[in-house]
Amino acid sequence: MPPTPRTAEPGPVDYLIVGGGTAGSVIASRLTENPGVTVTVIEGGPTDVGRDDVLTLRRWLGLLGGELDYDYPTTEQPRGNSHIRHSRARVLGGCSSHNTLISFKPLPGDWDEWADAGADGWDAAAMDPYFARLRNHIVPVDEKDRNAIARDFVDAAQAAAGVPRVEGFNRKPFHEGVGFFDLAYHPQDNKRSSASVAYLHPHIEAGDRPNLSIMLETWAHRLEFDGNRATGVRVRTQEGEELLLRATREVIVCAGAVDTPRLLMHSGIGPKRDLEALGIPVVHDLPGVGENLLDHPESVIVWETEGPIPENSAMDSDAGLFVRRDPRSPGPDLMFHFYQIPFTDHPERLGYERPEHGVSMTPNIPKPRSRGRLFLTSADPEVKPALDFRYFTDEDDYDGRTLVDGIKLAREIAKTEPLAHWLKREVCPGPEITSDEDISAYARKVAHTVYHPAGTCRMGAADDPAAVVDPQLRVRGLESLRIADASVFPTMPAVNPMIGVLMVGEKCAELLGPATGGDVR
Ligand SMILES: Cc1cc2nc3c(=O)[nH]c(=O)nc-3n(C[C@H](O)[C@H](O)[C@H](O)COP(=O)(O)OP(=O)(O)OC[C@H]3O[C@@H](n4cnc5c(N)ncnc54)[C@H](O)[C@@H]3O)c2cc1C
Repeated sequence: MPPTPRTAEPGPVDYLIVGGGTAGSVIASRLTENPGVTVTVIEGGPTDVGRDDVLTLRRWLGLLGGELDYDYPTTEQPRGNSHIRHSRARVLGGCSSHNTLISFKPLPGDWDEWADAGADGWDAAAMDPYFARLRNHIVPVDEKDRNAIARDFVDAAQAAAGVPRVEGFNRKPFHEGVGFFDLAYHPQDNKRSSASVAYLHPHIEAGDRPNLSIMLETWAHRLEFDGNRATGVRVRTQEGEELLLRATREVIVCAGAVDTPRLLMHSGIGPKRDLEALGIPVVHDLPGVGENLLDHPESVIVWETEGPIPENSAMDSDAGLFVRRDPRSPGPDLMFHFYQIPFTDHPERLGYERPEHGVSMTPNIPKPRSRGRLFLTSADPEVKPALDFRYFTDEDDYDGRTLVDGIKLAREIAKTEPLAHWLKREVCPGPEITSDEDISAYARKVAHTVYHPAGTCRMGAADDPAAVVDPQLRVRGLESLRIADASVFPTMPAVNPMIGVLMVGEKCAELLGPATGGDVR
């Protein structure tokens, strides 16, 4: 259907925010604390207000692959699993509206690594205060949600891995430990404390932000420039209307690690040669756009349990383990989630069966060394970009070896009481897979993602030609255009990244000017 032309475009606002997701919700909320500042959020998905399927944390798995998921495939992964689908939420709150809300303040070494990569002002000491500002309700998994088998996993892992038990992972930095996670949720009704719930709902409900408008089901497909200056965003509404929205101050792109570089490239910002090859007019040659694609890859080991396990849980993966194999590492170098469900989606393709009752451990690589690349295959903005993570391609096979170590340690934990008596048999990879070579082949074939893509518009020093944004989050070589989301991560934090993204949002709002009162620059 051809788009319906509009006679009157909406008037300009101070700030346009593309993406009402994890970082976008924070920035929209903070900027509009100043009643003199006008903001429009352009969000591709619908609202999460009143949607129990979204707001109930434990229903997260049911959202993946459905109508609220952009669902990105990967390219062929010769050393990994080519069947991974990358879920990215299409709903207000972004991925914080369908994720598991495990909440880790990035470790000091994670931030310091960013500063070393040229992100001046993003070291641990400078970043720490932003954690205290977060509005999300972050609490340890509630006692009533602590499943008996997860408690026994914690005890067994403590004994088998020789690591301390941690109660409150955010209380102080750690190198290793096992325990129940901190989650951004409300235990009394299992309701999410996502970015939208914490930062936008109070104002949507109170109607106290006339200066904030949120356009839902509206897709930004091109940034508009006047010379080098970003002046607006071309969008398509749910009704198929094509609109040009204008910003008098800045455009802030918060569309996430997949859709931010995608939007930039469709707007002519990216590697010149690639854009020209697709016939996209080049606005600004920026070779780093889409490079440095990071993720936390994981594998899985599954056991059948002696029978059904108790029902109670916050979201079926409430506890985890961090190990530091290399004492020189500034933080953990192997991590596990413990799942109270048999997680056999990928193993089933290899012929393994899903047991009726079972549990899983998913060892992952906190500091993966393989780096991938995101690129366009068409000038048509509707066509999904290609995600080539180049999983397990690092020179020394550090990533592959980490998963082998993880599977072996998982087996030791499974042999240890009080967990051992729950487990009837190892379903996959199965006891006959024992050599490092065979474990590695299995671990990589069934590899999955912890769903943490990042780094595709990485931050770096202002004079770093491979960086996309400078330490003020400004797109290099352009004016009035910033990026704030997981794409700016120069390197991957050792822990789950959502809190890091929220802190990027808080810092971006501060960079734009005093959040309350006074003039915004
Ligand atoms: C299943 C799953 C589980 C996870 N679990 C955890 C966890 O437990 N703990 C943790 O720390 N991390 C977790 N993560 C990762 C974490 O959720 C993400 O890293 C983080 O939320 C990303 O935030 P963002 O702001 O970069 O992007 P998003 O939150 O994805 O926000 C992007 C927003 O932009 C919108 N958008 C995109 N393109 C356009 C466009 N062109 N026009 C208009 N709107 C657009 C999207 O609809 C979306 O709302 C998980 C992720 C997934 C998918």
